[in-house]
Amino acid sequence: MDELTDRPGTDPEATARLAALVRDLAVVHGKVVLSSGREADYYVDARRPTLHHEAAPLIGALLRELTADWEFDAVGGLTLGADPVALAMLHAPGRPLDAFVVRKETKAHGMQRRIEGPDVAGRRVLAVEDTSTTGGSVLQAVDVLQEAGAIVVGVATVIDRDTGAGEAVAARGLPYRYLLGLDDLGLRAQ
Ligand SMILES: O=P(O)(O)OC[C@H]1O[C@H](OP(=O)(O)OP(=O)(O)O)[C@H](O)[C@@H]1O
Ligand SMILES: O=C(O)c1cc(=O)[nH]c(=O)[nH]1
Repeated sequence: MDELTDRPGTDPEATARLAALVRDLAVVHGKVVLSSGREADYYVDARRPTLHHEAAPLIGALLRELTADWEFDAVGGLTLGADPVALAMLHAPGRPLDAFVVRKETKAHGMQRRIEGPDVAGRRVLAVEDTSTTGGSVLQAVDVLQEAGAIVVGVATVIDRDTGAGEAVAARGLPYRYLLGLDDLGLRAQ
């Protein structure tokens, strides 16, 4: 993604601090089954940093920087991983941003919504994720958002495992950016 000339820079010190926190808090070595059913030799327990008192504000501020040239006024993704990421962006300093939650299934009672929060129809929105492996989860959110009439301007994820998510998002015609990759986390070639 660094080859993209229109990608705004993120603060290097804040990025390095976030990478250190993610390495300490979230990287677990050992055989694990992932959301997609794939097996892997490590897991990034992304909810640890996205719900952490120091890491979460860094994530919010850095994702705002990373997407500063994209025009949107609401942010969210597929629950549960995307939720604290969207809220971190909402609470970070800067222009007003709403957040929304895409449910995995439509709620059966009450307002019977699939997307919770402010209406997204006709709005430009950013789809976010905590960790992307195949990109399947965030693309599920993109499908739901587009069906609801939202204009998805791009996908941003905190941690990219370099296992196809960027390609899958690009195949849907959307730009994809991430804050931390395998090199940042010392996970390359594992
Ligand atoms: O790119 P993908 O292959 O879709 O994998 C990444 C997804 O997997 C994890 O969620 P999980 O499915 O474990 O559910 P949760 O958010 O409800 O914990 C993670 O939070 C991402 O949403
Ligand atoms: O693919 C996944 O399910 C996944 C991988 C990972 O490293 N972290 C995570 O939260 N989910």
